[in-house]
Amino acid sequence: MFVKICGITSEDDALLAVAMDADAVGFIFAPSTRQIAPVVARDIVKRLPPEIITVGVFRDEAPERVVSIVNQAGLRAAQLHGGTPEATQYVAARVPLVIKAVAAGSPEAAAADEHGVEVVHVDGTTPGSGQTYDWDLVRAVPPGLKVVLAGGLDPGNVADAIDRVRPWGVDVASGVERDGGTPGEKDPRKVRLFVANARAAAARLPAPVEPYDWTDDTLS
Ligand SMILES: O=C(O)c1ccccc1NCC(=O)[C@H](O)[C@H](O)COP(=O)(O)O
Repeated sequence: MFVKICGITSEDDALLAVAMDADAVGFIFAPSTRQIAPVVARDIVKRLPPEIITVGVFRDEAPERVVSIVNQAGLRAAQLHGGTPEATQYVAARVPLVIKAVAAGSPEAAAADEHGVEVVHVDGTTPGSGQTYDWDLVRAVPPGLKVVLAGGLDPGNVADAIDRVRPWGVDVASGVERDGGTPGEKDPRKVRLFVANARAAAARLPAPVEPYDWTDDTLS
């Protein structure tokens, strides 16, 4: 289970996410209360272990600028909200990992495979708002794509979400923030519980059924 803690605004919060066993951290370059400057993200990224997947989050951004910021900040991945399939492919040819973000239930979600990338982030209509939605809408994403479920997840509902949707990964911003904190500031207890609950739920899922190998039939 891929677990991403998004909207990182400080080195302390990035190191907290790493210490709590997250796989990825997200830096928001799109307009947001959690927006971070590329130079600040770069200084944080330098202090993270190389195995952590550092993701830049963009919305309707020119693909050339996405690539430039990813390189400037030393990131490993770009999460693209908005943009055409051609823009996604431009970035995918230049950045190691591209995550295409779509709104659950939208025409874009149903056509997510047109972007030619493997990983699709399925969010609510207002990313970063902490609002959940009908998880059944995720079924409209074309089969074969790795779904990262996002939008209104928190330590209390992430296990249920994983049981019901069986995503490849989960993503959270608002649900692990400190009540009354500065924008984006994470709550260590919420981050710990979110990651632990996600990992425990994933471990409870039944293993996928292996197709029967008819070429190795010892009964014949
Ligand atoms: O978080 C934002 O402010 C944001 C703004 C613009 C584009 C994307 C944004 N966030 C992207 C994320 O990956 C969030 O983690 C995701 O939307 C879930 O957010 P939340 O519902 O707050 O957990």
